[in-house]
Amino acid sequence: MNLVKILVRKMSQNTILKPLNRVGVIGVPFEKGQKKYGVSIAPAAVRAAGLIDELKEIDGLDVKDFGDIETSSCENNVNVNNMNHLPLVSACNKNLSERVSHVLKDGRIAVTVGGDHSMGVGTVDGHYNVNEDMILIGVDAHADINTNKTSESGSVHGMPVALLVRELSDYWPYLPTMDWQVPRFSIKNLGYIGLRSVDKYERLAIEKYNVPTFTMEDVDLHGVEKSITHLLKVLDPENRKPIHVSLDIDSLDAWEAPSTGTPVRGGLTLREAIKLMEIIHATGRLRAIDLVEINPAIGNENDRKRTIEAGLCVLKAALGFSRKGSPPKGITDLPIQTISNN
Ligand SMILES: NC(=[NH2+])NCCC[C@H](N)C(=O)O
Ligand SMILES: [Mn+2]
Ligand SMILES: [Mn+2]
Repeated sequence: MNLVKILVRKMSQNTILKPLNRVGVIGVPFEKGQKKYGVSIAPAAVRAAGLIDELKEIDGLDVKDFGDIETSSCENNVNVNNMNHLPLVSACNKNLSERVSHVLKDGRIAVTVGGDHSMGVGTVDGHYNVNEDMILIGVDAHADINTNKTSESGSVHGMPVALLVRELSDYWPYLPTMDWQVPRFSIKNLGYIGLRSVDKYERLAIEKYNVPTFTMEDVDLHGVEKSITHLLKVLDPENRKPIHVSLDIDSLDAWEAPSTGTPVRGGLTLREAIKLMEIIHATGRLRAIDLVEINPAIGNENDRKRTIEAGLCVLKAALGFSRKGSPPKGITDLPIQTISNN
């Protein structure tokens, strides 16, 4: 690297990130990273529930909809190395990575609504390509850090983190169709909160690389506020790195968000998840957030509605919705009554 490049890099590392009040929304109607029908209809269902309008109601937020990612609907299951539908997963994520980079380069926070969690590969890849110093916070019941060798399901939604991190690249075989994706993100910039269903090898990976992790046991012990504050401090002691939150709806307790493919009891309450996101919002450094694994085809109408509402509440909290309410624009007093006698 020449001196000018080093200087430019140093300068960009020292710039203090300013809060962004612009967001770009991307939908990912994709479900081949897991086995149940329905996750692919979530972007449409979340939009129909008022996603864009509700975001626009957040004080001062400029919202632009970048539409849905093209996903191929080819039905034959090609299983490559214990990875179901790998070619489809790969193609979808390649498109998604480009779209996320595009939104970020437009000076917006990338808000991606999935879709199953295999799309974390595309969102993080696209974010990393723009902000190499990003940190990743997985808010999830699961660690999603299986390799094809350690996965018992063969579902890629349990593997995105392992595909992304460079420290695990030697544990993968050559993956046809995945040439576009180079695992460059360092596991040192990863942290988790909400975990309570971790597979054996996943635990091994977390311990081997000392990934800062607040399981539900830790959240119970310390509370959500201390947990996320500590996690942010460990990952970024100088408070200067762009934050990517990958929010799996199953981080919430199955009672709060029943319409999801791999629900786990004993999770975050909606209020804890809102608090968590308010704290992340307050950093001013959130640059990308994924909302994944809502499955409107699971459960009854009430379950479906509750799950989508919970997802919207949590997303809005991350993007600046205040439970204090926002004051009417340009008005400083209550409206005066004109007294009329009739
Ligand atoms: N994104 C998710 N909901 N992942 C669930 C993963 C479950 C399990 N650990 C697996 O690898 O298959
Ligand atoms: Mn999960
Ligand atoms: Mn997940």
